[in-house]
Amino acid sequence: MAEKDRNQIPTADFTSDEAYLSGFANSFSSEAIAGALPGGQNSPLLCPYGLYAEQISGTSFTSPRKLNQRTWFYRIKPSVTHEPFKPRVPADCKLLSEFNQSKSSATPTQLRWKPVDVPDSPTDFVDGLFTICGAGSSYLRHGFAIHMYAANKSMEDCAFCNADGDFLVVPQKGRLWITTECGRLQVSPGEVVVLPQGFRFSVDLPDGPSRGYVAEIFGTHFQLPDLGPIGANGLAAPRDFLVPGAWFEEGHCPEYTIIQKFGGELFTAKQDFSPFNVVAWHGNYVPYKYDLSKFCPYNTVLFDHSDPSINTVLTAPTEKPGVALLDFVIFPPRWLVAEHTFRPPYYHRNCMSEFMGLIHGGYEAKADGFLPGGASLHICMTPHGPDTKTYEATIAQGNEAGPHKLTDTMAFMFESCLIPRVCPWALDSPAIDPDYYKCWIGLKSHFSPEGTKDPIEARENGPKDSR
Ligand SMILES: O=C(O)Cc1cc(O)ccc1O
Ligand SMILES: [Fe+2]
Repeated sequence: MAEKDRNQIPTADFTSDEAYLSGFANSFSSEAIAGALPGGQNSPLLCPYGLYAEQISGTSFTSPRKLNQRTWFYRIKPSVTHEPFKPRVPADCKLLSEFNQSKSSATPTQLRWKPVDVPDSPTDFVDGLFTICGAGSSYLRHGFAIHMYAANKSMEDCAFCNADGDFLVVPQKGRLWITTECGRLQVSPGEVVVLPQGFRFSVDLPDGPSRGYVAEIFGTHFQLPDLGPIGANGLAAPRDFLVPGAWFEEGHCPEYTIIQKFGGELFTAKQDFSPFNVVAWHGNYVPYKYDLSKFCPYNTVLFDHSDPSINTVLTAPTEKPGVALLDFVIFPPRWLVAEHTFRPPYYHRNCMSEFMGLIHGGYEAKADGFLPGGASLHICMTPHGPDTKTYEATIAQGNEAGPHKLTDTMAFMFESCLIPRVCPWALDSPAIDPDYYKCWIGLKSHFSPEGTKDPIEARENGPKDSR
């Protein structure tokens, strides 16, 4: 096809719904121009329409077939066509991918942050990212980082490429319109998006001020959790995961910049064309989004409080069965029906570490102080649970609480078997809540060994001091 004709191929308008393919870990294929995918082989001597073939590998070539992830792109120019990478040192870089003693600290204290302000100065998604905590190392291909972002403008003539790991982005405020090499995704708060290691992407912010959370995992990828006795259906259904259909742009962009994150540091390389020049692709290594309202929650229907793992959306495994490098768990709207049960989360200490965020509404364990856009960190074996107000209100309601629907809520947790270290700017942040511990200080003793065994009577007649 002549160059002139190719330029006339209509491209999708970002303001209309993008075309998606549906499924999780499928072998997908997509063509923006019919016939652009070579038939019968990946790497023909000459590709249709004069395209270049290029593979992106998300697992080692020799990974077992059930884990192997790769995609073939058929693109106008190959990714390699760029000038050398140069270090990009922004004035105040707050990104980490190595969590050792030099730049992060250990603390067992319960931590909570108020929502951060979106900056006034022009800040795009990349410049708006800052690491909160993490463990391990991107170089050693084992670990994770938790970042947050606060930004107000679209990325212009630049694309980000994360060589360190996969991003799971949880927008809390403002939509993200994301162009990737596979096509375009429109992601709203209430949806999440996975941008796998190595994919180039660019983020537009159609709503301006935007904020959210990012979990980054090193050395593995997200999968759907096994369902065990739940059976063949439930939780996140594979067909609700949406992958972008092929979309490309063509033309001369004299000053296009690729920003590469590598070992937590940023590098830039110039090229004279958009990296979103993939006319067709096929494979199983892809970006995807998921609408959390599609999640089908399971829970107790008679008594006691289920462990939060019951609401796992995605899990990034370690080699130990059942031990996650990072679980993404949600606390969606749902019915509470348990009888003679303390319904909010139990008091607990966990060998895993728990980072939580709130997308909208309130969270059942915290009457005050945990706000949409805020965050908390309860690290390995640090005690936590409902605040005093939540405890007292639950007990005051007594045994007779009938079925009750939790509405206007969407909290989530990133839970890891690794113990995160916390970044200095997160500990020194004006958003940190220095009084967080006080939310539990008011919990009183109601213990009276001489009194009655009946729990309700004991509470009513026992001591009400703060022993
Ligand atoms: O700590 C938290 O709020 C998260 C959590 C919720 C729950 O319902 C049970 C255990 C748990 O860690
Ligand atoms: Fe917890």
